[in-house]
Amino acid sequence: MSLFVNGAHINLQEMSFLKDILIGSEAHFVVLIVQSSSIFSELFGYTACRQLSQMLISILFFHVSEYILALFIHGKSSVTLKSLLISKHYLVAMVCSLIEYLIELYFFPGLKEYWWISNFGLALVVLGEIIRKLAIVTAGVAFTHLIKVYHEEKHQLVTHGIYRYVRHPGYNGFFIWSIGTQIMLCNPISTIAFAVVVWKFFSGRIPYEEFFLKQFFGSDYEDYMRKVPSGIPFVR
Ligand SMILES: C[S@@+](CC[C@H](N)C(=O)[O-])C[C@H]1O[C@@H](n2cnc3c(N)ncnc32)[C@H](O)[C@@H]1O
Repeated sequence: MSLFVNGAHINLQEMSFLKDILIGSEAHFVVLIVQSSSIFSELFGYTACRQLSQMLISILFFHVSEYILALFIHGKSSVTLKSLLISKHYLVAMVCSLIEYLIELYFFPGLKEYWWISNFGLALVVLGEIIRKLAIVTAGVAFTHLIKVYHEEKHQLVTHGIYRYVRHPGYNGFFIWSIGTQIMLCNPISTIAFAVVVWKFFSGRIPYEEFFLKQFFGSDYEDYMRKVPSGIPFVR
């Protein structure tokens, strides 16, 4: 273990030498700082710095772009900070995944070195992001963050573009994106937990949303349902 201090590399053996030439509490203080910064630089080496910054950029990009698109599509008066889509449950999930990452990084650092897994996760993050944003742009005003329970004149059934392949590309994109973030961090527990929790959430939300869509668009929506899959595994 070595550390770059004031232009010089210092390793742990040299640290005890440093302790000898310094006096009393001053020596302990300096060695403590050197040791903890050494542990820090060891912990947050290239792997962690790259994976954590990819995670931060993915999260920032996802939420800021959701907000900006909502502003463009629905106008300033109908957009609140809720359009950032940051809920209490979501924050708890993200903090838990970060805790898992740090614990594994400390105890099983080798687990984070599977770059082909991490890069596959990054590819899923990008793919999920593209699918979701295509859905938002294609559906336009029909894509509201809150499920509509009353039919409005301007609300037309969307079955073109990405909606030709899946009925819920917005949810499909988020599903892929969220699991992708955890694969990117090489977090085995959170990968499974995110898949289960997000799947459960959408498997309840889709029938609720479609109950109203069937009321709004009748047989047109039922035909559409028959022909096009939901986009969430095992949800018809
Ligand atoms: C958060 S958006 C999600 C849209 C869609 N479930 C998706 O994943 O792309 C929810 C709103 O989209 C509307 N919606 C969902 N599918 C639609 C479609 N095919 N055409 C028009 N509106 C739709 C619903 O009425 C609801 O108010």
